[in-house]
Amino acid sequence: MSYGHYQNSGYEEDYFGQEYQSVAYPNGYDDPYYADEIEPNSSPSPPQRGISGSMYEMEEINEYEDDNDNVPYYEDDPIHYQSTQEQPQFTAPRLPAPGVIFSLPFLPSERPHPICKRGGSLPNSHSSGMETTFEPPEPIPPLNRGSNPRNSSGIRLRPVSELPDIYRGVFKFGVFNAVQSSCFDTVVKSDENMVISAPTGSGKTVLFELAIVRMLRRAKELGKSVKCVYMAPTKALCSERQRDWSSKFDALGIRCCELTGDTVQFGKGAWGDAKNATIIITTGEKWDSLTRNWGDHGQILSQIQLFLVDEVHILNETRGSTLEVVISRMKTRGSAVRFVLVSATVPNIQDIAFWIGNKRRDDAAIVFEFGEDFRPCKLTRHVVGVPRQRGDNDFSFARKLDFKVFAALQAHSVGKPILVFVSTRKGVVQTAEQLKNDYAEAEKMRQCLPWSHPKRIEHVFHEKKLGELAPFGIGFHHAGLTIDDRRTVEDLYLKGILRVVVATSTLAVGVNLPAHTVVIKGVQIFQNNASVEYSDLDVMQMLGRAGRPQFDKDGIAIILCETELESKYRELVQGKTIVESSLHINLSEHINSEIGLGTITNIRSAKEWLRNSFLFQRIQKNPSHYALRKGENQSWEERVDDMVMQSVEKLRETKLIAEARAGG
Ligand SMILES: Nc1ncnc2c1ncn2[C@@H]1O[C@H](COP(=O)(O)OP(=O)(O)OP(=O)(O)O)[C@@H](O)[C@H]1O
Repeated sequence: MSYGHYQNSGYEEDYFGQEYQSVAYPNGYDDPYYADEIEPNSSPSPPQRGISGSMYEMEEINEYEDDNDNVPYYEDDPIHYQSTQEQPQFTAPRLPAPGVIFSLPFLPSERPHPICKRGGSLPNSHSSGMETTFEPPEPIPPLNRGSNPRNSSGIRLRPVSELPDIYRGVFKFGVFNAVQSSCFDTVVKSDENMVISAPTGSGKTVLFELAIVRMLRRAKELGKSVKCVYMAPTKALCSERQRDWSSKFDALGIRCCELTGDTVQFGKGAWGDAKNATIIITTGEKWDSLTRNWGDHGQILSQIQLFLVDEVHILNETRGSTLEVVISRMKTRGSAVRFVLVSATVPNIQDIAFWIGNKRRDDAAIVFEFGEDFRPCKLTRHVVGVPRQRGDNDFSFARKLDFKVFAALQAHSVGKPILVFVSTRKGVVQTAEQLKNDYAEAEKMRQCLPWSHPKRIEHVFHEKKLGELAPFGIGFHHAGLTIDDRRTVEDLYLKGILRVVVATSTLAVGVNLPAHTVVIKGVQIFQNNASVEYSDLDVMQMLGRAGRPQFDKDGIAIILCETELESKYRELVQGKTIVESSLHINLSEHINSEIGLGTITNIRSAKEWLRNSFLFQRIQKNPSHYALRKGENQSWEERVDDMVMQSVEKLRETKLIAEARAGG
């Protein structure tokens, strides 16, 4: 969940260095950030998209690969198509034979709204008309009679002692916070599907832990063997969860296993580990590849009772389609799986709830939305638009932005630790040097300075430029520096000697350096030989470094970008970016893969599969986003049926599938 919050165990006292202990690396290795850099991803295949004669398996992004080299990997996975006479049926010889034809009940197009609890505090102003409420399920005792404490919004805070003794050790505090207390009864006392959106740092991981506690209790009562899957978008988050939950749940005899591209070689050992574990920690891409052989692992998969999805808002991104199909697969093929999904603040969390649904009630999942008031560290956000002229290429525009950083810090920063994110190593050094020049100039002109000179710095750097910048309180950090230099920069920053570190975005996930002010200098990165924008997740990860709950009540986030992108980033930082589906981008490939898996066995089940997708939820609300039109008398169901037929036709034409007659 968190992007590697600073580990309390390794860090004591004030940021500016009364007492200081060494950096605890979030991945649990001695120094994974660097280890990952030198270990190339084993997959030799280049990324490929579109239908080109084979089906590809997308590998999860390795966020520790060198700067901007986050390339998804694919693996050949040919697939065929056969069918029956009455009802053409799809089969896939290379993948597990379908065996069972699944037929989901048709979902009515009009379903009731998800249930929202009513409650004390601030529903988001943009919450699309739905009131977010946190209704305490039990009568509230008066405040001053020794009852549970309440927070300032009047939410009754639930003590950990409400849980059975054996589970209390999982929680290292005495009282659940407002977010957790609001969800407490639903998560611990029911098996409802839940979708929760709350700001960064509001304690969402604990909700997953409470859901696990619920599952363990029920399993104990029923004497059943159960499993839970936790899914996060990055390997770093998985490693962090593995480390944290292993230490918390080991005492209960509950084993965790981490299944990601870092821990599993395809086809080797993954299921052996999963068999012996109760909590499986994985990424969407890895779970997608592992569950394509569903039939071979049916026994283990049937034990999954709980499916936890972190950062579900990444549905928005290109790789979100994998997340979408994996969740749909678990809904369709899993038996009685409970879903608990958490998200950053997004305006249309209800659409996700409709999609997840609640089989028990044929209804939507329960929604909890928590607004900015629930953010432990208030965040002031600034988006600064800079005009990009026609003649500006990426390089010249990046230089243009360099000249704006110091002024932005003069205007907004408050003398507390600053991180500046830049997309390339070269850019990192240039920005740092420009900051030094601007600082020196401002000093000469007796202007206000956003930070003061550090005291003497006695460290010697391998990289000469670091030595030149350090007296100005400026450092930089990227994968091209020696390990010694990187460690020194981290140490000096944590001690408050370096006031500003300019770094590549890998620092946002790799090494846990908290800041008060975070600047994202430019939103374009170079990836797969093209200039693209950071993913929303990348931006949120970088901004997630702003505000240090241990030391501060607030933080500052500044994004410098092209003027025409200003409103987009304003919406993003305010949690107003609507989550759309990305399934349409590679719909045919996903249909192909579900045919191989046996989830889709004929045209009818293909149509049902798509009508049960998040894409179907969004197409109806925002057809222009998907460049879709429908006929006046056509229903949306009929329109998406057309999409299915087009995809199937495409697969047929490219001979990726073939029709088979019954028994053939
Ligand atoms: N009830 C609580 N009392 C005290 N500390 C808590 C409580 N709940 C969570 N925390 C601490 O707050 C910090 C943030 O929690 P957590 O990482 O779960 O937040 P989050 O909402 O997942 O953040 P992110 O959006 O960054 O993933 C952690 O250090 C966690 O240990």
